[in-house]
Amino acid sequence: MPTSRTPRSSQLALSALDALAGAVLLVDASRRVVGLTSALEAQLGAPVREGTLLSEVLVPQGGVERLEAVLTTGRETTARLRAGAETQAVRVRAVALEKEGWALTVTREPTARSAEGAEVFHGLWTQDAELRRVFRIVEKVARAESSVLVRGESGTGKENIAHALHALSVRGKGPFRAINCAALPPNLLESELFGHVRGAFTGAVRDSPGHFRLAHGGSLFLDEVAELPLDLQAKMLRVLETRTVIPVGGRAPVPVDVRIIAATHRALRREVEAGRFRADLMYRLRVVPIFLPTLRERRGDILPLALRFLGELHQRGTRRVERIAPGARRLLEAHTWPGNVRELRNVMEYAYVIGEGAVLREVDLPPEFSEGRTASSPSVALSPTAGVLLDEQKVRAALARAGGNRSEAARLLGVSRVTLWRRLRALGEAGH
Ligand SMILES: Nc1ncnc2c1ncn2[C@@H]1O[C@H](COP(=O)(O)OP(=O)(O)OP(=O)(O)O)[C@@H](O)[C@H]1O
Repeated sequence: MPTSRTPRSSQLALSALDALAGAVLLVDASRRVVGLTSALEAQLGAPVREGTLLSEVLVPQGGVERLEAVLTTGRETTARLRAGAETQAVRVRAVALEKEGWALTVTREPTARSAEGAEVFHGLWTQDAELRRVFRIVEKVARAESSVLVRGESGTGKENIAHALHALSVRGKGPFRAINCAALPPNLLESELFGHVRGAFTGAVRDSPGHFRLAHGGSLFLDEVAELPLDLQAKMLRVLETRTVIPVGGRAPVPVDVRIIAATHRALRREVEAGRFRADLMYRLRVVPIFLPTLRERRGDILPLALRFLGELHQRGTRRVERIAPGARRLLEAHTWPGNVRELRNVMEYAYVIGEGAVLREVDLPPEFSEGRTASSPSVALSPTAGVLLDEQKVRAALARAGGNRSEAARLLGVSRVTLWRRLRALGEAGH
């Protein structure tokens, strides 16, 4: 814990420990913290004051009473590391120091990682360094009350991240509500968000609390927040500023204590420039922006994720796929994955059902993989214009194959109905 009072030699010793051993905690003979490396501070997400009792930071398996055994035996033990309101599973080992006190090395419990360099974080699997960096940011930000805006394409795991932000926060035991701002017409959206009083409109036969009040004491996830109409943006801003909601048809403001987590696939700044989104609301929502990488930006995840999904399918079905043929692998790796991980899971389900035997072959993949249009050449795959054209072709092909049924077309494309609706709207064909 390098502070202005820490002598220079101790600061140097701590940074050496940081470089050599990572997360280390130093305690004196009275079992009080005298220092910690910045790696441990990062893991905790907050500084620990000098003089804090070791028992307030670390609880070994078997309870605080076992602390002495940890210090005296020097054996590696599993323990819970206290990080704010959260605790983390860790392995800890103590080394007695020559003059007095101990140095404790703290490593995360390996069960959280499924393979070397891979990690499962609140349902999201990855071995990509960038996405794992995002997970660490999420852990830190969750503990603060800051407003978070998650930006990522459809199917990149925005909702999982919102859940993680809630679960890891002090509000974790409170309610989590999610609402998709793109899925409802404006008048319905307003009453879904803010509630309504009986008689506010035809059909309002009783009072309804709305998502804000239902999320009281917890978090509210506003998915596709860029689609919020301008008049609702003004109302939303008022709610965030006054921390009260006025239900549709009501007069009295009702106090609400809710943390907002917003998400969008759009660049909100560009929406502001185009006059479609209020700058003041953007600043309110976007205190901490979090960017989720697309699946095509982390191609190393494609095949391991595909195998994981095949494993899950095997749990439910009878076919056991042991490997993916080289041709199919190449196609999967070259695909642009506009629907990201959701699309990959759907493609695997398709191939699992269509094919037979232990090998997943090229011909088992959905038709768009054999149509030669799905960017088998990476240069085409990575061109944004090509991506847009491809989307339109794919949307039309999927709709045709689904006989015009949008739910089925969305399933074939591996995107949510809302995403398909958005694409159709961009093509001027969303209907009403
Ligand atoms: N890295 C990942 N590992 C495992 N599953 C994933 C991963 N990323 C996404 N998923 C799964 O893909 C599906 C889509 O994720 P999610 O709904 O969070 O995406 P989204 O970004 O909110 O998309 P949309 O905006 O279309 O709703 C979920 O079932 C999620 O669990």
